[in-house]
Amino acid sequence: MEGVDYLADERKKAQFDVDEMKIVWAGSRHAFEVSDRISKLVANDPGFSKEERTMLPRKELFKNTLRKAAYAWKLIIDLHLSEEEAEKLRCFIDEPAFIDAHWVLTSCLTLIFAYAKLLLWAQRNNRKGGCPWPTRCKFGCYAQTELGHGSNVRGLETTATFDPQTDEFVIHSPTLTSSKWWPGGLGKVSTHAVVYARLITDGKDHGINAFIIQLRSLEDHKPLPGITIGDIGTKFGNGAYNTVDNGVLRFDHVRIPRDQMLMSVSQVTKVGKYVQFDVPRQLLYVPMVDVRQTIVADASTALSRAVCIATRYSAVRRQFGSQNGGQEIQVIDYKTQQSRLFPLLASAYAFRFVGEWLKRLYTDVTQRLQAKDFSTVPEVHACTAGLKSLTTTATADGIEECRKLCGGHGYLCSSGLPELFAIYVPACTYEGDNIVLLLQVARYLMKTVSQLGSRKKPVGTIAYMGKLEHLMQCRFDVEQAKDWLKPSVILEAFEARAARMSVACAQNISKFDNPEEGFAELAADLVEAALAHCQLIVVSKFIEKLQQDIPGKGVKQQLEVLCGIYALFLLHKHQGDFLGTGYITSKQASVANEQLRALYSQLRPNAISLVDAFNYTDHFLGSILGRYDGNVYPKLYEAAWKDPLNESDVPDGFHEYIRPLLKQQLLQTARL
Ligand SMILES: CCCCC/C=C\C/C=C\C/C=C\CC/C=C/C(=O)SCCNC(=O)CCNC(=O)[C@H](O)C(C)(C)COP(=O)(O)OP(=O)(O)OC[C@H]1O[C@@H](n2cnc3c(N)ncnc32)[C@H](O)[C@@H]1OP(=O)(O)O
Ligand SMILES: Cc1cc2nc3c(=O)[nH]c(=O)nc-3n(C[C@H](O)[C@H](O)[C@H](O)COP(=O)(O)OP(=O)(O)OC[C@H]3O[C@@H](n4cnc5c(N)ncnc54)[C@H](O)[C@@H]3O)c2cc1C
Repeated sequence: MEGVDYLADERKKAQFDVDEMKIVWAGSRHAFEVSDRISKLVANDPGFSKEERTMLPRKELFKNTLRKAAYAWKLIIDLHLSEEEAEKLRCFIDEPAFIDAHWVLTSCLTLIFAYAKLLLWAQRNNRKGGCPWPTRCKFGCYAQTELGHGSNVRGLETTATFDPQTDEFVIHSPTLTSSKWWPGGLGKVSTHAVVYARLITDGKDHGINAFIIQLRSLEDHKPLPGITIGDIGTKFGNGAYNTVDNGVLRFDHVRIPRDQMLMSVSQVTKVGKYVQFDVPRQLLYVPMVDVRQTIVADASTALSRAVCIATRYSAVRRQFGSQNGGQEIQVIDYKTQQSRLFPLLASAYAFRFVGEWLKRLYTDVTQRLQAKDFSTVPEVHACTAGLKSLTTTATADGIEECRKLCGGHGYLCSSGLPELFAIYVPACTYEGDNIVLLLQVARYLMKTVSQLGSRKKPVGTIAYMGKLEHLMQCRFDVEQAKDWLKPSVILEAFEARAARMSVACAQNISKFDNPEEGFAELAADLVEAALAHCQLIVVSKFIEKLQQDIPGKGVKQQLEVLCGIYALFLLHKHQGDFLGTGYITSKQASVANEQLRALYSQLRPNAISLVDAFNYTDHFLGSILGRYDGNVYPKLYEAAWKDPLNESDVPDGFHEYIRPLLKQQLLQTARL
C-alpha cells in the first residue's frame, strides 16, 4: 500500500537522536544541508532517472550519460551552484561518466585537475610564462596506463623525444603494448589528455614525465593527425561502468610544443638541456595520492548504500518461526544475519571517519608542499595507498555480502546491488592495484623498523613504533568481556599486533643476503603486516572521533557501540594474528567474541535508524529492497512487468525456435 511506512515500528525503537546522527555522518550541519538539498533536487528531477539503466544497450546507455552530463552542466550554470554543490550533484546523479573528469578540469573539482594541479603548482614555481593547461571548453582525461603496463609506472613505453630544431616533443607509441589503455573519458569524449611518457633528450632516457596533449579537433571532434583513439569495449555488469568511455590511444610521431611538458620535477630547456629540480622525484606521483584520498572518502558512501539496502530489507523479510499463525521472524533477528551485517554497518561509519581524517592529513601535506616541505610525503603516500586498499577491498566484499544477505531478491537488478557492485569493484584495481599498494605500505613499514635505532623518531601514524620495546613484551591482562570496551585496551591490542607482525617480517627479511630477495619472498606476510597497520589506523581514528564533543541524545553511545563492533569484529576475524603474536590468550579471544555478541544485541533496535542517518533518497539508493517505506513486495511485483521481456506474452523468436521444437516433441510423443 502506498503511503504506509512498513518500517515505522523499527524507527520507533531508536535510542538516539537520528537528526543529530545525520549531521555527524555528513561531517557538519552545513554539509548535511547541502547534501540534503542537492540529493532531493536530483531525486525529484525526471532528467536524472536511473530506472532503465541496466536494460539499455551500450550505445544508448552512453548517449543517455552524455545527455545527463549536459543537463547537469546546464543546471550548475542556471542555478549558480557552488563547487561544493556541484560536487554533490555529481555524487547524487550516481552515474560514472566522462563528466567526472570534465568537472575536475573546468571547476577545480574533477579527476584531471586533481592530477594536474600539483604538477602545475610545481611548474608555476619553476618556470615563468603562462600555464598551458586548457581551462575552458575542453574535456580532459588522465592517460598513464598502457596495454602492457599499469602497476609498473616506470615500465611505461610511450616516448616523448625532444627535437631542439623545432622546440617540440615528438610523442610516439613504439609498440602495441605501449598503447594507452583504460583512461576514462578518453574513448569518445576527451579533447585533451595528461599523458605519461618517457622523456628522451639527446638520445638519453630520463624516465617518466607528464605532458598535456590535444587529442581531438575542437571543430569536428575527429582525432588529430597521427592520433588513433577508440573505446576499449564493454565492461563487467549491466549498465554499471559502461557509462564511461575507457579508451585506447596511440601516437604516431605527434609533435607538441615544449611548454606542454608538466615540468614539476625537471625541465627541458630550449637547447634541449635536461635540468632536474631540487625536489623529490616522487612529486610526479603525488597527484595519485590526491585521487586515492578521494576514493577512501567515497568508500563509506558505497558501503553505506549497500548496508542501508540490506538492513532495511532484513527488517522487512521474514522467514520461519511463525507460531499460532502469527508472523514469521524478521531475518535481521537471526544472530548469523547480525554477525554478517552489523560489522559492515560499523565499517561504513569507520570509513567515514577515517576518510575525514585522511582529507585533513592530505590538506596539511599540500600546504607543506607549497612551503617546499616534502617531509610528510612518504607518510601520506603510505596512508592513502594503504587506506585506499583496505577500504575498497572491504567495500567491494561488503557490497557482495549485502547481496547475499538479501537472498534471491538481492540478485535482481532492481535490488540495486548488482549494479552497485559492478560499478564499485574496479576501485580495487584503478588508482593502484590493492596488493601493489599494500606492498608500498609494507616498504614504508620495513624502512621505519630499520630506522628505529637511529635518531629519526617515528611520528604520525607510525608513532606507535616508538614504543616498540613495550609493544613487543606487553600482554593483555584482563579477563572480563567488558574490558574489551576500553579504548586504551583495544588500541594497545591493535598496536601490539601491527608492531609484532612488522618486526617479524623485518627479522625474516634480514635472514636473506639480499633484502630485495627477502622482500619478494615474504611478500604475502608483508601484505598482512601492512593490512594490520592500516586496520590500526582506522580503529585509532574511530577512537579519536569518539573523544570529540558529540552532541545529541544517545549519538555518542551508538558510535561507541559501532566502534566496539568494528574493532572486535576485526579481532575475531584476524584472531590468528592476535594469538600468534602472543598478545592475547585464546580465552581472552573468546571473551572478546562474547562482548561482540553483546554489542550486536545493543545495536539491533537502532539498526534501521542508523542507516536512516545516511539520509539517502530512494533515488540515490536505486533499490526496491532498500525503499525507505519498506514496501518491497508490491514494488518488486510491479517492476517485473516493466522488463522488456514482458512487453508481449509471446516472446520474439517463438515462431523460429520454440514452436518447431514443440512441434517436434508433439510428433515424437505421437510416434510413441
Ligand atoms: C573521475 C573521478 C572524479 C574525481 C575523483 C573523485 C572520486 C574518485 C572516485 C573514483 C575514481 C574514478 C575513476 C578512477 C580513475 C582511475 C584512474 C587510474 O587508475 S590512473 C592510473 C593509476 N595507476 C597507478 O596507480 C599505478 C600504480 N603504481 C604506482 O603507483 C607506482 O608505480 C608504484 C607501484 C607505487 C611504485 O613503483 P616503483 O617502480 O617501485 O616506484 P619508483 O621506484 O618509481 O618509486 C618508488 C619511490 O616512490 C615512492 N612513491 C611511490 N608512489 C608514490 C606516491 N604516489 N606518492 C609519493 N611517493 C610515492 C615510493 O614510496 C618509493 O619511495 P622510496 O624510494 O622508498 O623513498
Ligand atoms: C575502471 C578502470 C578505470 C581506469 N581508469 C584509468 C585512467 O583513467 N587512467 C589510467 O591511466 N589508468 C586507468 N585505469 C588503469 C588502472 O590504473 C590499472 O589497471 C591499475 O593500476 C592496475 O594495473 P594493471 O592493470 O597493470 O594490473 P597488473 O599490475 O597487471 O595486475 C595483475 C595482477 O598482478 C599483481 N601484481 C602486479 N604487480 C605486482 C607486484 N609487484 N607484486 C605482486 N603482485 C603484483 C596484481 O596484484 C594483480 O593481481 C583504470 C582501470 C580500471 C579498471
